[in-house]
Parts: sequence; structure tokens; C-alpha cells
Amino acid sequence: MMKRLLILEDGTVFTGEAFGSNNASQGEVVFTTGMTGYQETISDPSFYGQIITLTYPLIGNYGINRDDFESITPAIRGFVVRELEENPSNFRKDSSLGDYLASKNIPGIQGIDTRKLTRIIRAKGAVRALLTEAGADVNVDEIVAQLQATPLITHHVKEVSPKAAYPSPGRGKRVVLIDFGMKHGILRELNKRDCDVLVVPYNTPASEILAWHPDGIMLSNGPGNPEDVTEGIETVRELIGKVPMFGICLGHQIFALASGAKSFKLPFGHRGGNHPVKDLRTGRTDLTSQNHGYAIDIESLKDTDLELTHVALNDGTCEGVRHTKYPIFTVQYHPEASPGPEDSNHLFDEFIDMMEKEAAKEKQHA
Ligand SMILES: NC(=O)CC[C@H](N)C(=O)O
Repeated sequence: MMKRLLILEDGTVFTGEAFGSNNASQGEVVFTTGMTGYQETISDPSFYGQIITLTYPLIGNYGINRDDFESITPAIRGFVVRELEENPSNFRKDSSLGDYLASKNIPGIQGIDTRKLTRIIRAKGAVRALLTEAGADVNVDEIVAQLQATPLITHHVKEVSPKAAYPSPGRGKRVVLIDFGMKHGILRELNKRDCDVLVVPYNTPASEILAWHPDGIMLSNGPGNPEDVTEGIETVRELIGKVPMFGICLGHQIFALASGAKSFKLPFGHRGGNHPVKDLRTGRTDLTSQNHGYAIDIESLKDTDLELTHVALNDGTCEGVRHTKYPIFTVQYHPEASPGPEDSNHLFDEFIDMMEKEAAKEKQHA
């Protein structure tokens, strides 16, 4: 086995075994706590540019299959596991995790202390890191200096949003889905409900969206810092009050920013499939799937027309809002699951109900 190094910007060096592709790779290293669901995680575009470490110690045991992708091209920069299963067993298996990552030019490292790495990320927050081959010529000091000097790029939406609009037809409600780096799961849920979906790029002007006469607008998840998505914020600002809207994760953050709220970077993010979220209106707690590094500042909601509807029980941060005047609600977590618990799947039904109610109102007024 070839040796590989994971070098952090604080100078910590982990030595492990290489798997996946052989190239060196750099990115922000983050951890996720899902015990399964690594295929969905690898292909979630919200992880663009990041090196992912899994806190669950054995990864890869059911391989990679045809069905569980959340995008066509994985956008992660590296994969870190305690122990990689090289002989996966599952009736759906197409390939092993290692072979799949190699085919997508993504390097992996195994055999390192992922608990120690996770504790460093928890203590330091965003940690820049490099994955590279071990060897006598590796100059750690030089690499650390270079990592520290590299600014963290956070505007990745343009890399993962489609270049042109495309339809995903149905006979039900017409939904324009603004794709900031969408997981397939969102489209899957809308298709399941027979929505007539038009997926559009992140920088589509509001006038063009309204020209499609949508019954509703869906704001997708996506990578990076929401404040950087200025075109999206502008578009959403113009759409507020004109059409019912439902937003997820980056879509939620963009809607809140467009409404005058503020966002901030969480110390080490929420990533995994077991995050409890309380719905403040019903008192019900759902276990949710999450993947975000930023959050909306609850204090900043005071000066907006938004009401806090959901909070994270682990740290009390904002997990959902609704508009007090218009039919719009958004959540920070992932009701489409993929991977993770499906407790919050009913939010897609609520979106359909909201569009139906709005259409009925308009008929009355006509
Ligand atoms: N999954 C997402 O949409 C993530 C939103 C944003 N990129 C964040 O990290 O907070």
C-alpha cells in the first residue's frame, strides 16, 4: 500500500494508506457523522471543494451502486476514513468505493485516527488541508505556509449550477427550481408529486422565472457562503410576494438574506443524519439530515418579516423560517433526506398544499 499524508494548516500531519486516485488535492476538511450514506455524501454538490472525513469507522462495506447518486459529478476534493472496506458486499453493488473514487480523480486516505482529526476540526473550525503522497521530498513547513496563505474560496455555486434551463415535466403544479447545486433528491420529491418542474441556473433573472407562470418556486441547496451568491439573493428578493416559495439549506439562507437577515459561519458545521430539530409551532422534534457550514443569525430576524419556525436542539441555531405575510417557508436541513431520516418529507406535501391554496385564492379573485 502506498503511504499518503493529510497535512493540516495547523501543522498536524496524519500518515495513512492511499486509496482512490493518486493526485494531490487541497480543500477545507470537514466531518460528517452519518453511519451510512457515503455515496450520497460524495455526490452532494454542497460539499464542493471540501475534503470529507467520516466519523463512522468502517466505510465502503456496501460499495457504490447505480441508484444512490445525488449528482452526476462528485465535487469533493478528498475522502478520509478510518478503515476502508475493499471487498464490499451488496446485491446493488456496481463497484467498490475505492475504485469509484479513483475513476473520479478523488484521492482518499485510510488508517488515520479520524477521532483525533474530528476533535481538531471541532476545536479550530474551518481547517485547510492537503492530501499528498508521502516521501522524502515532502516539505511540511512549506506546505503549511502555503495552506495558511491560501484564502478559502467560498463562491462555488457557479461551478455546480447548470449552464442552461431544462425541464423535468409533470402534469401537476408548475415549479421553477433554482438550482444552486441541487441534490437529485429534491427533484425526485417534486417528480414524485407530479410537479411540472423547470430547473434553472442560479443567475436566472426574476422576470424570466415569472414568465414561466410558476405555481411555486423551489430554492435548492448548494455549496459555499450564501453571502457570495449575490445574483441569487437579488433574484429571490424580486420574487418575494409574487409566488409561493420553499427553500432548502443554501436556498433557505439565500431567502433569509434576501429578506434582510444575516448569516454567519458555524464553528464546525452540521453534517450527518442524526440532527434533532424542533418545530416551534407543533413542539415536534424531527431527526434530520444536515450538511451546512453557515447559518442564519436568529437575532437578525428581528428586523425582517420572517418568523423563526425551527431550531437545532444541539446548539440552538436557526433551522427554519417562514414569511409572516406571504406563503414562503424555508428550512436549513434536508427534508429530501438522501441520505438520512425521512421524518421531514411532509414538507414537500406542505409546499404542494401551499401552491394549491394560492391557486384557489387567485381563482376566487379572477
Ligand atoms: N447543503 C447546503 O445547501 C449548504 C449551504 C451552505 N453551503 C452551507 O454550508 O451552509
